[in-house]
Amino acid sequence: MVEKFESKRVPPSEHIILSISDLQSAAAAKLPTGIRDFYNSGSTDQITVLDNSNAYKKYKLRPRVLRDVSNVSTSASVLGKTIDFPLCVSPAGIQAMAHPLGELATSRACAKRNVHMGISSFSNYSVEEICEASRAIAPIGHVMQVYSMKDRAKQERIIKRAEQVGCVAIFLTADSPVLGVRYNEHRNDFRTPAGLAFPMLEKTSEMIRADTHDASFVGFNSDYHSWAREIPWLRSITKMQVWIKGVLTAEDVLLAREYGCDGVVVSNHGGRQLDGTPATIDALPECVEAAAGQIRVHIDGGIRSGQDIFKALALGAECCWVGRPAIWSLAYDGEAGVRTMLDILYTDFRRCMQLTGCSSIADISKSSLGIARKDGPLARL
Ligand SMILES: Cc1cc2nc3c(=O)[nH]c(=O)nc-3n(C[C@H](O)[C@H](O)[C@H](O)COP(=O)(O)O)c2cc1C
Ligand SMILES: O=C(O)C(=O)c1ccccc1
Repeated sequence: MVEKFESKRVPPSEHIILSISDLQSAAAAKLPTGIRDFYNSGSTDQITVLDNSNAYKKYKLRPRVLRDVSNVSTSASVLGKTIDFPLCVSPAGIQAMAHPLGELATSRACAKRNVHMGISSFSNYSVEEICEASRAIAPIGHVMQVYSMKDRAKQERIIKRAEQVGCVAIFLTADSPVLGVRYNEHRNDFRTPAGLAFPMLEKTSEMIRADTHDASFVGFNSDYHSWAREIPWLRSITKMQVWIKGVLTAEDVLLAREYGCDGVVVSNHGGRQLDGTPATIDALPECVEAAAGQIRVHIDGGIRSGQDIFKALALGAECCWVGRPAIWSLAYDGEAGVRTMLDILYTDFRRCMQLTGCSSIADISKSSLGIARKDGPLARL
C-alpha cells in the first residue's frame, strides 16, 4: 500500500531560504519600493542586467565520473590570502538602507566565511569600523573601492585610511565617468534616507540627499580621468595592490598590463552603467586571453549559484564576486543573512566540484564545459 504523502505547507510569512532567489524574494518583501528598485535595477532597458545571469545558461557542465572526490578542497589563493572558496562580496554603496548595521554586518559575515569584502566609497560605516568588525574574526583583509575623484586630496585620504587599517588592494572603478541611466531613481525620486553617514566621502546624507543620486555623483566624481593620470598616481601613494574594476575588452586588459596593474575585474557594474554591454561571462574569454597569465582576472555580474562560479573559473577567472546577493541577504537578516548567502554559494560550489569530478580548483578547466547548440551536439570549448 502506498503511504499517503502529505506535503507540509509553509505559511507565506515564513521564507525557507535555499537559494539566492529565495533571498531576493525575502528582501523584496521587506524593502520599500524605492530602495528595492534602487538596488535591483540595471540601466536604461535592463538588457545587460538580465543578460549577466542568462548568459551562464548556455554553458553546460561536462562531469567526469568515478573520481575520488572525498577530499575536495575549494580553497583559493586570492589577493595574497587563502580564502575558503573563490567568491567574494563586491563593493556596493549605501548598505545601511538594507540593514542598520550595513557594511559592519557584511564584513563580519565575510570574515566568518573567510572571504574578502569590497568596501564602497559610498559605505555608511568607515573603513576603520568595517575592518575592525572583521579583525577579531579573521585576518582576511578587505578591498577599498575608489572612484577617480575631483578632490584628489580626499581620494588620497580614503586610500591612506584603507591602507592603514589593513586593506589589501584598491579597486579603481573605471566604468563610471558618469552614472548610467537609471529610470527608477527618477520615477521614485530616490534619495538616500535621512540620518545616514558617508564617512569615506566625508558627507552626511543630508548633504547627499539634497541632490538626486545622479547629481550628487557628478558633484564629486571626475570624468577627467585616464590611464596615465590615474595608475602612476595610485602607485605613488599606496603599496596596496591596484586593480581596475569595470573592464570588458581585451584592449583594456592590455592597457592594464602596460600600466602595471595587479589585476582587473571583468564587470559591467551589475548592468547599472552602460546598457547594451555584453554579459560579463561573455567578455571574460577575451579578457583572460589578453591577460595571458600576466595579470589576474576576476569577474562579477549575475553570479547566483555554485555552477555559475564553476563556469567562470572554467573560463579562466581566478575569483568571482557578487553584489546584489549580499544586499538582499542583508535586507533579509543582516549578518546572519549574508552568512546564509555565502554558505549557500559555498556548499553549492563544493557540490558542483564533486559532481563534476574536481577535487581542487586546479582541476576546473575549459574541458569541464561545453556550449549548448540549438540543434545538435554540445560544442566543445
Ligand atoms: C546597489 C548597488 C550599489 C553599488 N555600488 C557600487 C559602488 O559603490 N562602487 C562600485 O564600484 N560598484 C558598485 N556596484 C556594482 C557592484 O560592485 C558589482 O559590480 C555588481 O553589483 C555585480 O553584479 P551583481 O549585483 O549582479 O552581482 C553597486 C551595485 C549595486 C547593485
Ligand atoms: O549605484 C551604483 O551602482 C553605484 O555605483 C553607487 C554610486 C553611488 C552610491 C551608491 C551606489
